[in-house]
Amino acid sequence: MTTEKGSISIHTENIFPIIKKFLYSDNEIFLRELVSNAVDAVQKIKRLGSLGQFNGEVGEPLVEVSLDAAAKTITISDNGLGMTAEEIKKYINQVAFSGASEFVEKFKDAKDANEIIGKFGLGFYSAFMVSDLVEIQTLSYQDGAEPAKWTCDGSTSFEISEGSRTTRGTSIILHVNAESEEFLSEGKLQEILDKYAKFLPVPIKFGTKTTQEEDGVDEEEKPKYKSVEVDNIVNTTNPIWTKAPADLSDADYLDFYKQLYPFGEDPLFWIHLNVDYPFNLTGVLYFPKVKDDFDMQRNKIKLYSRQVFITDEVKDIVPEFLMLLHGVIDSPDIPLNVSRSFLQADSNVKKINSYITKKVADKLAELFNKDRKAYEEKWSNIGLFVKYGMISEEKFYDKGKDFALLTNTKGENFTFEEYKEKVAPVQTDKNGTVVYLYTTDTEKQDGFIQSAEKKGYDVLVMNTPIDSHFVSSLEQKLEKTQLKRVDASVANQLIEKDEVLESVLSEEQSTSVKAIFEKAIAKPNFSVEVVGLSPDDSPVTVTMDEFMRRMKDMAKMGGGMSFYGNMPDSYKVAINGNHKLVSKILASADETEQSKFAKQAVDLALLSQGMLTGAELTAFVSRSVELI
Ligand SMILES: Nc1ncnc2c1ncn2[C@@H]1O[C@H](COP(=O)(O)OP(=O)(O)OP(=O)(O)O)[C@@H](O)[C@H]1O
Repeated sequence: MTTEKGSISIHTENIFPIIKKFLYSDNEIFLRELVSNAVDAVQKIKRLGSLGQFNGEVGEPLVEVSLDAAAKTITISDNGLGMTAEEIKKYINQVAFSGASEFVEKFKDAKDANEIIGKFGLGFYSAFMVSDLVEIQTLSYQDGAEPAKWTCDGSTSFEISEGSRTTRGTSIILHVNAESEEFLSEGKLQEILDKYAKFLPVPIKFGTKTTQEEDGVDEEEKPKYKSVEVDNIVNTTNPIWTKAPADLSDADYLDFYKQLYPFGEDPLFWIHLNVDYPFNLTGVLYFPKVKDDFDMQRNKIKLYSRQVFITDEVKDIVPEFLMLLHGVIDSPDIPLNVSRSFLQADSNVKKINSYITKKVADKLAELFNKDRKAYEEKWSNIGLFVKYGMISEEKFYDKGKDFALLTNTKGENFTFEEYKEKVAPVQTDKNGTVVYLYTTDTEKQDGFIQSAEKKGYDVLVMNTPIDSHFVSSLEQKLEKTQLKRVDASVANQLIEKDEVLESVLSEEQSTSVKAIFEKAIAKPNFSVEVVGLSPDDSPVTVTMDEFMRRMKDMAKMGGGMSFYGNMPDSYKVAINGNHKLVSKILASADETEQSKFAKQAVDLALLSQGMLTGAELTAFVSRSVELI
């Protein structure tokens, strides 16, 4: 074979500077690209063998990555189908795109190497991100093929000559450039292989490792061990998502979870995904124990394409609320290498999205129907996630309404339907609206909860970070239902009934009581009202309007309600006209005493709700001492 020199056919000066310079940030993917090419080559020879188009020995498939730090080379070798010199010219030299100048223009600002590499079939060329010189040594499986060698220094010129390979397959030898010497480290390469190659379908060898092997028995008949040097195979070639669920046990799923997240707590349950029409997708999604801090738990799903790790940013492929799940999705049909906006518009991605949503909902429904008790035990961990899903995805709400649970202060769980049935008889107001009461803090709102329960009302616990949104969405979805925080008004007024307890005070008396309290409180954001409650209810109750408070809570969560977030807090002060303290205040002739008692009663109400602090608390304490 004669040495041939030529020019790589792209019609612009040089694309390599672009690949090198603009894509520097994730240049570690060169290894992913070259190892996947090697895996492809091995799989192709196997296929040719099984199709009878290759009659030689296929042998044990193997891809080997090796490092020669002294020579500053990294070599990726395979025993795949190899290439003839002609094939090198065809597959390597003719870079697979036509409009090179358009390419340069378009991608000079590219930030994502994936984008550029996938789109133009440039996988092999990613080698130049880290190399001064790239060498191919290859021998094709074809009868009479001669070994070929190709070298290129990153300019557009290459050289093909006779190669030195004596066995079938290909070696790619990278002469690592000065800026990329970080890759000349065993630790670094192992790390990259762990990230991208962990589940590739062909064994990937990277050096050797020492393990212990049984070596007969000692005098006491105990097994003896010796150290042996074995191949360091970095991957598991058939991870569980490639197997049939019927062939897997719970232990297999849990083991795999540990492999993915060595420090994670065991997941609650999982779903095995397996579709082949209208798109191809396999995977296993795990439900973790969701902690309140859910930002920490996002981006845990790993996306693969034919077992090659692509990314753990699955934002557009997995519905937003499912970002809390963990696990693996593998799909050759997801366009991995294109831009975000394209991904969002892609119809396969949309279908994948709704498929996953449906699968997750079905799994939850199944768990709920199969073993309600076990499901309820898991509720504290999955509730947050189910609520999040119901708020953000209409379709998920429709399914979720049958298995979402409402939990009351006694720790009892109800489905939406069960709950309505439970409370409707007692908690329907005079307009026929069922009022659900809830607390966001059983400690702080204890007084209100007790008063409500005394009236025979039930109180739900809504104390997770997304509950303020969940409450609003429930109110929109459930017919003729209103949700009220238990401290939104005094117990008697939480649910408006026809029968109103009248205040024993005359209108004139009410007006003067109101004036006394207004003067005593002297705050513009407290509005005073005299109401007729039972004589054993508190003399004074301070409440915050339900609507206002909820809007403020949502503003805190960042729900675009900042207008409300900036409003000053406003409170309602309900004076129980039927309480004897109120009659006592009215009866007093001394204005200072009236004001002192009124102040004291209001402060007690604030105190019971943890709202009395600072100077006001100090003033209250000295006033109390004085009164004793
Ligand atoms: N190790 C190898 N053994 C045999 N052929 C190879 C090997 N590496 C590359 N090739 C050939 O070179 C071609 C070009 O490789 P390259 O990685 O640039 O693009 P691709 O694999 O076709 O697409 P992409 O990597 O972008 O998915 C391959 O399609 C294959 O025919």
